[in-house]
Amino acid sequence: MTNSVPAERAVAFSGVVKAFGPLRAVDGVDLEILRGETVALLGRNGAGKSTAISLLLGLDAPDAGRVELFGGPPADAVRAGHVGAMLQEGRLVPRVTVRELVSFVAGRYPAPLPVGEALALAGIEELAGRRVDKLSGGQTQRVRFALALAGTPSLIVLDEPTAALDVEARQAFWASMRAYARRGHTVLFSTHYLEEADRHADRIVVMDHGRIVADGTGEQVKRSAGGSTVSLDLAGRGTEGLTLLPGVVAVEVRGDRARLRTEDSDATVIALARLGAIRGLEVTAASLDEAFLALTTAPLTPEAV
Ligand SMILES: Nc1ncnc2c1ncn2[C@@H]1O[C@H](COP(=O)(O)OP(=O)(O)OP(=O)(O)O)[C@@H](O)[C@H]1O
Repeated sequence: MTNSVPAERAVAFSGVVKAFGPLRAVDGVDLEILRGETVALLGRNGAGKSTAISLLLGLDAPDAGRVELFGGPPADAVRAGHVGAMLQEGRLVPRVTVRELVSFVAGRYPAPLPVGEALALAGIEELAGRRVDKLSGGQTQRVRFALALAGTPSLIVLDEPTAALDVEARQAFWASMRAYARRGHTVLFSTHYLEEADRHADRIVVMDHGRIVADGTGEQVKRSAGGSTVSLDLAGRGTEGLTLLPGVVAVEVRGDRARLRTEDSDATVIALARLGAIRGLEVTAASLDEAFLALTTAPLTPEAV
């Protein structure tokens, strides 16, 4: 067995459905993640993130569609040591030390990280001699991160990795995760925190009601939610024609100032410039929070109910 992984695609979901009774927790997901990407899976409680991660790891089988890791069934990639995971639950075995546990797990992989390196990457060298059942929640979380790294996986999957961490541990965790990603490894993590997704991922995939509702960089996600606002002084001009400008989806007038909500601020500004109407021009991008809310709180359409 080798640890070489030829496929460019680390993860491929095509038409994946997983239902629990009448509820479609994952509802027709198509998703590709290339090797070396760091991707955040973002969504509210119950959006389907953990279910998608279970399918990805082969812990659960889809009712329809196909999931592949490195061009083959998830179970093959997991067995070959290409995948490391840190899931939300799972107790650590008691009565052993952190070093013993990490050594044991590393020893089961064909090409493990040296144990000292796994401990250092997870920031837990000082905990090496401690018993794993005597650790705090945040310390336990970091041990689980070391275990996920132990086999030098090409793909690491982290389900809400910072949930139990304080601010300092959270920063240390992201620094470790990025160091691992910089080695060319693929990272997929789920989170509720927009800030984390925007700061630590190359790409954000937003899930809602089991579906992917946006996929792109933080900037692209903001744009896909009806992106930015262009404000300008009307300087006595009328507002007629503003709604027809390229990209504009809504116009609001307050006193002598117009606010144009636009999906393409560049095109809107160029058109305004052609009209000579760029007094007091200001362009503001929607915050990722605003984009996220716009994408995930939209009422269900009648056919989706
Ligand atoms: N084993 C199960 N049996 C029945 N329903 C389930 C099961 N697992 C998940 N669900 C339901 O599927 C939907 C998606 O759940 P999932 O845990 O994937 O969401 P999530 O995005 O990970 O949420 P959270 O952020 O709260 O962890 C939810 O409505 C949940 O109640």
